[in-house]
Amino acid sequence: MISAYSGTAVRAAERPLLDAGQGAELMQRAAHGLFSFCAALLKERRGRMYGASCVVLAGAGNNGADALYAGARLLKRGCATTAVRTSSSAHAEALSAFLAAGGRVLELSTDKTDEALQLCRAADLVLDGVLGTGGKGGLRGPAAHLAALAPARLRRGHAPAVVACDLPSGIDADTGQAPGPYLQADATVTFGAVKTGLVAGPGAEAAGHIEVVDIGITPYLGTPAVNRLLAPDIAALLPRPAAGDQKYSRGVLGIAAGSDTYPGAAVLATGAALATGTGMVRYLGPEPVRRLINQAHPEAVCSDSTVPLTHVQAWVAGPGAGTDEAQRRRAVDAMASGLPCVIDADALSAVEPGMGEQVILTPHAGELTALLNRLGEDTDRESIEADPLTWVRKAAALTGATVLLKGWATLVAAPGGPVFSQADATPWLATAGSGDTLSGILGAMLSTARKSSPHPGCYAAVAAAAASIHGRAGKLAAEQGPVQPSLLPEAIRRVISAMEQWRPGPGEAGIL
Ligand SMILES: NC(=O)C1=CN([C@@H]2O[C@H](COP(=O)(O)OP(=O)(O)OC[C@H]3O[C@@H](n4cnc5c(N)ncnc54)[C@H](OP(=O)(O)O)[C@@H]3O)[C@@H](O)[C@H]2O)[C@@H](O)CC1
Ligand SMILES: [K+]
Repeated sequence: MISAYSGTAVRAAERPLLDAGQGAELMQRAAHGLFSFCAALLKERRGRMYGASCVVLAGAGNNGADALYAGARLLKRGCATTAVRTSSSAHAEALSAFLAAGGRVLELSTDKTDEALQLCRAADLVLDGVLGTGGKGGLRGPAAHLAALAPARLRRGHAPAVVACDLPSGIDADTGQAPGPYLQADATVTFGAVKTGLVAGPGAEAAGHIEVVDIGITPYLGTPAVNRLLAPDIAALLPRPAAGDQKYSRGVLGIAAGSDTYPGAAVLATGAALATGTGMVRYLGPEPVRRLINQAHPEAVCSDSTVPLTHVQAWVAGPGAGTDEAQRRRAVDAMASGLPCVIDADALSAVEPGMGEQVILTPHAGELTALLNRLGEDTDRESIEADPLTWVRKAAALTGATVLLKGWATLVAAPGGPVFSQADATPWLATAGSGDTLSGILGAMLSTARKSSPHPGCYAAVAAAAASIHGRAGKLAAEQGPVQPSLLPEAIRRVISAMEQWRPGPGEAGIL
């Protein structure tokens, strides 16, 4: 599992070591880690480091110093390196080390932006050391101008690798917000711990690949603000049938989805649930939808029964339900049942405060906006997309439910914490019907989860694992071309099968 901490928390964790006079040592560890990553990247891209050309964008603070020290090391390995100084002040020792190693310097001003961008465009590597955890309120001045022009100038044709030093400049280290232009990175080498700004909001996309350099502050870090599940964590959350299990002991999933208007959503959710693995799917809904489901999935048991009369271990309600009154009733009853339930799409309009964390809401930003507005919060879609971490936490607190907010990085918040961030998906999954398949995966996992002693946050962990499986299946399917949700079940089965290699052995603890 990856644990992320706010920039503020990481700065607090550095404090005891800075007070003990170890600041310079920490910086050298950071610079060495940054250099090592860049060296490996240059060797991979060009076969060797010697003769590479590099640009260091260097701001006034310690972030610029890290980048300058790494630049000095690159110079010593034969890389022609220029520092573009984005501020008139600089870390004196780092700048001296850079100059002593033979580095060139360009002072950035608005009329030098073109020259700086040309340098960057011709380089193999651009190291972004403009701002780190000390940045406040986004980029300013010439650096902001350069960042605003960079996407059009640096990301077409031959593009340099952009490596962010600690975090992409212009991104808020605590929230992932981008108050203005920011520098998109291919990779971020971050020091001490992953910052929450690298796993939420625009920052999650801006960071690219994340590499953590241990600088010795781990003992001083407290509880992580955000977690990211990795394959072994997900494998530990995937129940596997045991000898002696039968369909009822494995767990049954009830699905109240689809309507005369939108029958397909129910077929997609059912197909994804069956591919994830559950003892049985009991589908409740109108006759034309039942017929479609049984054509596609003969193993599903269909009826027009009610929630209280249907014996299951978990529910999915809402996908494609439209304005169907019976489906709305089923969603309300599922939420009141005390069983784990996934509430998606149209059923979100039935959510009220006081839900309980076993209720998992799965909105996208537009649906979350409608839900929050209905519950009295003054917000809009842009605000939620700009700062999803804040809003997903707020939604969980307001409703008492676990909230999974879909996005480039999907965030899952349990009321009172923890929060998970999964960025395993592909943009190809942004297509109608994709969310229905996520509901099915999550519903199946909830129906078969071993529920001996649910503890706070366990539903959020399962939801995060489901989001990851969905994303990985989407990536796999995208290898064959555009993703078609009705064909996703095959990819889901393959992802779940591949998870077996990560399953913890007997006696090894999973994350729950
Ligand atoms: N501490 C440690 O032990 C270690 C720290 N490490 C590294 O230090 C980084 C943090 O360094 P830092 O604190 O110097 O902050 P940093 O992000 O470089 O920027 C501060 C400078 O930028 C300025 N500035 C602020 N906002 C701005 C804006 N919007 N636009 C433009 N300028 C702005 C600000 O000026 P001010 O606003 O204060 O006048 C100040 O001059 C951290 O991310 C990591 O890389 C590692 O070496 C490991 C050990
Ligand atoms: K940076």
